[in-house]
Amino acid sequence: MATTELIPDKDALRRVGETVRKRLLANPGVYKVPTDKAEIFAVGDFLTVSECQRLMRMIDTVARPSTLFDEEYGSGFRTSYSGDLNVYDPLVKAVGRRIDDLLGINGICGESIQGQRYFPGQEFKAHNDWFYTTEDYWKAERKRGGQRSWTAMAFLNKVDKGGETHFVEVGAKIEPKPGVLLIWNNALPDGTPNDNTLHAGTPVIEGVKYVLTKWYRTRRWK
Ligand SMILES: O=C(O)CCC(=O)C(=O)O
Ligand SMILES: [Fe+2]
Repeated sequence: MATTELIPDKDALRRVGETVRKRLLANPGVYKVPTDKAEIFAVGDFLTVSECQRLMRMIDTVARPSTLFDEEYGSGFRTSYSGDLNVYDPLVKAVGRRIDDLLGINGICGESIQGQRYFPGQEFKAHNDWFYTTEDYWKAERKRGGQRSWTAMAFLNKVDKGGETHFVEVGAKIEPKPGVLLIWNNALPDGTPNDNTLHAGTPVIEGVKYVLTKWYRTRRWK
């Protein structure tokens, strides 16, 4: 059997990888992190300061301990608080559409935008956003959109100390800056999930950190 058939959603990951890569590279407002290990991009001022402030207040109202609320797989290493933002809120809708449009991905593949807040000492230990298809949870995820393709994550505020997003294999540490959107391909160009996308939200040392994340699936989510 060809390897292609052993990696779920491989062809779809390859296709969406290519579409999004082309679109981002053609956009002069998009910066590419210089590494061959993973496709990581950043956009400055994706959100305005006032949008960031409104989104942070929303996160305060929905945030619950991540491990209890999310059934985070392999829990115990995500000590932040998180929650889905209200999908009917006009700002949340607009931000979601802006991300869809920047990437050129059909919005039906996007999961609900999730907000996350870290107080001092809280962190999200190194993990991959893509699913381990040999684990039990994959049976459900396969049916509700399949493998995760791209991740878009926005920083909403400046953190006094700590709280960087650390791509541990790439060796890139990105410091939170309000309104900056990070985007990365969870797969390699050939559609294989990329081990080098391993990343952590490092512990906040001083201050509070707010981010929002939108994960995309290869197929319609849910
Ligand atoms: O907070 C961070 O810097 C990382 C968040 C993250 O990895 C995620 O939301 O998937
Ligand atoms: Fe992540």
